[in-house]
Amino acid sequence: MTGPAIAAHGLRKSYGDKTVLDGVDLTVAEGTVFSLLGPNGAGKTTAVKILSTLISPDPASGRISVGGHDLAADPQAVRAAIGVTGQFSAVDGLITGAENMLLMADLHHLPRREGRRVTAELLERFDLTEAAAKPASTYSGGMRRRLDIAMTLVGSPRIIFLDEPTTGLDPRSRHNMWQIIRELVTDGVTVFLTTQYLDEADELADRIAVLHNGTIAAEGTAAELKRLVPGGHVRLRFTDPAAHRAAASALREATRDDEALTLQIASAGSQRELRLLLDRLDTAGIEADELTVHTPDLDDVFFALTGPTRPAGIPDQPQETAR
Ligand SMILES: Nc1ncnc2c1ncn2[C@@H]1O[C@H](COP(=O)(O)OP(=O)(O)OP(=O)(O)O)[C@@H](O)[C@H]1O
Repeated sequence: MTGPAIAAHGLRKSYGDKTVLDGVDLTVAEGTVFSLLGPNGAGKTTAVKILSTLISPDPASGRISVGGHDLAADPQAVRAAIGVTGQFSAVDGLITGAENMLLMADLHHLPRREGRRVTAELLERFDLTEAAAKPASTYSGGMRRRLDIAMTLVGSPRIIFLDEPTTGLDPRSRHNMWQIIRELVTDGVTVFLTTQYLDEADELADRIAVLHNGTIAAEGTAAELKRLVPGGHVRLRFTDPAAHRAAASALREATRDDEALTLQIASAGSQRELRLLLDRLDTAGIEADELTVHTPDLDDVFFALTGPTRPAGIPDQPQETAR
């Protein structure tokens, strides 16, 4: 395949008069993790369903290609190149994990012996060998998700759509899933990941697109997105209003909040900057009750971009007020 694994231009989808996707452009390079990030109801699942041929985009959409195949002209070829797991899980709870896998092997027309080999290998890889003979309904949430991904891999897809793969999982299972996703990418698979979790996108994604109001509000690497919001700051909190007032006059550049009795000073949080700040407070004979250092993270980006009062373009207000 030459070109990107996924390229969508002007993706549109409406239900009645509700516009869910309003001209979304997506480009995902082969062998990378692309994360579509958005709050509940933003349209992430809708995008996955369109790109995986489960539903049709609106006719006004531009060209969409997945795995080098035109989605409209050759949906069969797209289906052969992809795997989808997520909210619409393919796991059948009434049969065992191994039976679910063998069913998948049959669907992919693998010869019996090959099907059994691939099944055993994948069950082993996803730490499901012990549970293989038990009905899938007895599996924990994490085991079920692992089985779901293992089933998807039976067909050796080059592109995998993971729709909120860790929603509802406990922290250990989430980290297991992250490890599985990293291994997939090491094997050259392209992963299209939707998530509501900023740390997940930060941890895994090569590129992140933030979906908001039907369009991509921002796209880039985690580092690029973090640069969109104002830098970090140090926050000083006081319990004594007089100390707060004195500190405010000693630190004239600080933004003060007289109700919360806090001062906020722009700072990258380096040791040198902190020492200078503490020296200035010492010289003025002021002691803060609490000092916290805040560096921008994806949360800040997310809230700044998807907050109700976002101005057009890149937000220019401090992240605290953007929430
Ligand atoms: N078949 C449908 N008919 C009408 N509205 C729909 C349909 N499918 C989705 N929607 C609406 O489209 C919007 C986007 O839904 P979608 O499931 O894509 O969001 P999401 O970002 O995946 O959110 P979540 O994290 O809650 O799954 C929602 O407001 C949803 O109610």
